Amino acid sequence: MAGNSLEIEGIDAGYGAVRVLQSVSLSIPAGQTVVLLGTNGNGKTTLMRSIMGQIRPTAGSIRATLDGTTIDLVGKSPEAVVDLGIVLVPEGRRLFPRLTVEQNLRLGAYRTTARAALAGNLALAYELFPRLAERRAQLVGSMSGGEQQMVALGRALMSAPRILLVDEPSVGLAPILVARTMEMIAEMKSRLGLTVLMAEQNFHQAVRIADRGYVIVHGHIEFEAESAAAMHENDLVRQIYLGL
Ligand SMILES: Nc1ncnc2c1ncn2[C@@H]1O[C@H](COP(=O)(O)OP(=O)(O)OP(=O)(O)O)[C@@H](O)[C@H]1O
Repeated sequence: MAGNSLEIEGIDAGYGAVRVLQSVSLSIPAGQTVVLLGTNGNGKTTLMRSIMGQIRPTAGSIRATLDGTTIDLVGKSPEAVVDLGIVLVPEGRRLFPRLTVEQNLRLGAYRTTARAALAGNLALAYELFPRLAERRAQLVGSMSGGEQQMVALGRALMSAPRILLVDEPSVGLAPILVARTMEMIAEMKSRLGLTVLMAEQNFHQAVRIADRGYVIVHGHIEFEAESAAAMHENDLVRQIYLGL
C-alpha cells in the first residue's frame, strides 16, 4: 500500500517526574494534513519531540507506515527518525542567522541519505520557493519572519521528508504572513506528496489547510474532528478559539 501515515496510541510522555502527555492517541492518515490545536503549554511540542525520538514515551506506541512497511518509532534516535523521512520544522524555526540561505538549506541535508540527494533537493527547494533562490546569498538573520519560515520549510525539504511535522509555524508572524505560511505548507505538501502534522494555536489559519484535527488540553486529547467543518461546530473549539 502506498503512502505514509502515523499512528500514535496511548502515549504518556514528559520530563522526569513531570508527566505532560496523558494517554494521547492520534491518527495521521496518508496524504492528509492533521492539525493539533492547543494553546501554550498544553503539550504540542512534547508530542512532536516524542515522535522525533527526542523524548521517549513511558507508555504507548508510535508507529509509522512508510510505503506499506510499519515501523515502531519508540526507542529510535532522532537521526534514525529523520532517516526514515520523518522531519520536524521546530517552533521558532531554529535557523542559523549568521549563515546564508543556501548554507542553512545545505545543513538540512546533513544525513548520509539526504547528502546523496543534495543537489536535486536544493534545486527543488529553489523551484518551490523562488524567493529563496533570489536570496540564496543573504544572511538569514536579515530576513523577514515569513522569509525565515520559508527557509525553515526549505531546510526540512532537504532531508527528503515523507511525513512533515510543523510546530507552531505562526509564532512571531504578522497575520498576513501566517496565511502565506499556511499556503507554503499546503504547496509543499501537494508538490512532495507529504503527510503533515501541524501544531497550531491559530485556529482560523490552521483549519484552512487541515483535513482533520485534534484539540489538546493539559496533555490530553479533548476532541477529535474528521473535518474542518466539524471543528468549527465543536463547543470547546468555539469557546477557546472562537470566543463564542
Ligand atoms: N524541558 C522541560 N522540562 C520540564 N518541563 C517542561 C520542559 N519542556 C516543557 N515542559 C512543560 O511541559 C508542558 C508542555 O509543554 P509543551 O512545550 O509541550 O507545550 P506546547 O503546547 O508546545 O506549548 P508552547 O507553545 O508554549 O511550546 C508545559 O507545562 C511545560 O512547562
